[in-house]
Amino acid sequence: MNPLIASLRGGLIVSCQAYPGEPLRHPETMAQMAEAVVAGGAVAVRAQGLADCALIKQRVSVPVIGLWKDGKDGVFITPTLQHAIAVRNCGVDVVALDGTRRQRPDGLTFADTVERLRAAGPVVVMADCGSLADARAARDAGVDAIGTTLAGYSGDRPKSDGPDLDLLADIVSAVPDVPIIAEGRVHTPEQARQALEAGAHAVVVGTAITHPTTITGWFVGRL
Ligand SMILES: CC(=O)N[C@H](C=O)[C@@H](O)[C@H](O)[C@H](O)COP(=O)(O)O
Repeated sequence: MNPLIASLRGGLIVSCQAYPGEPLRHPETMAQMAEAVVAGGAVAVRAQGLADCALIKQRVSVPVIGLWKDGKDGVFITPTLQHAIAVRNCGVDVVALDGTRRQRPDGLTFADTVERLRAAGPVVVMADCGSLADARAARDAGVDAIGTTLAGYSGDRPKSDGPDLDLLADIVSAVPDVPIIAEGRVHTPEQARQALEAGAHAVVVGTAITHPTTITGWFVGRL
């Protein structure tokens, strides 16, 4: 196992992202958010966009998992080889990219993307998957970690209210040689613990910690 990925075992990774048009969408704001979650015990930070990745990397001592979202339909998380190289060049520790088997905008397969990314220089790769078949293909492509990030978003799985723990358990048993990171709709500490108990190597939480607009809506919706 890659040593940096190994160091995240049993820990909480916090995703610090604000979406286009939102008030918090500013690299300085996300850097402050990242510092705040590290103070709370996050073992790594997941960040979106080249400016956010570069600034957060300067401001926190824990590993940074970087990605670049481009578009909102189909393959949009670090969708092409060029996006992946740009994220890597920000100096992040891990490059996260769409790890589904869907058609990519640059026409490369996921395996070709990983191979060419590695040919461009040393890199630790996290594949954001949406199904067991994605995870198997990502393992075959030689990734360092697999996330359940796209479960419920890529069309292969229903969008569960909480994390897709069934998919997580299936991937953990079918792909035992790659660390599996639980990500997506982990909204409570109990769910994070359940994900680790289901065999996740680490857990990513985004919205429930760093997206106050959504969290506020949860409260307002219950009044
Ligand atoms: C599907 C997609 O675009 N996921 C993105 C991936 O980086 C982020 O929008 C999520 O916030 C992240 O995966 C963490 O998940 P949650 O916010 O549910 O804890």
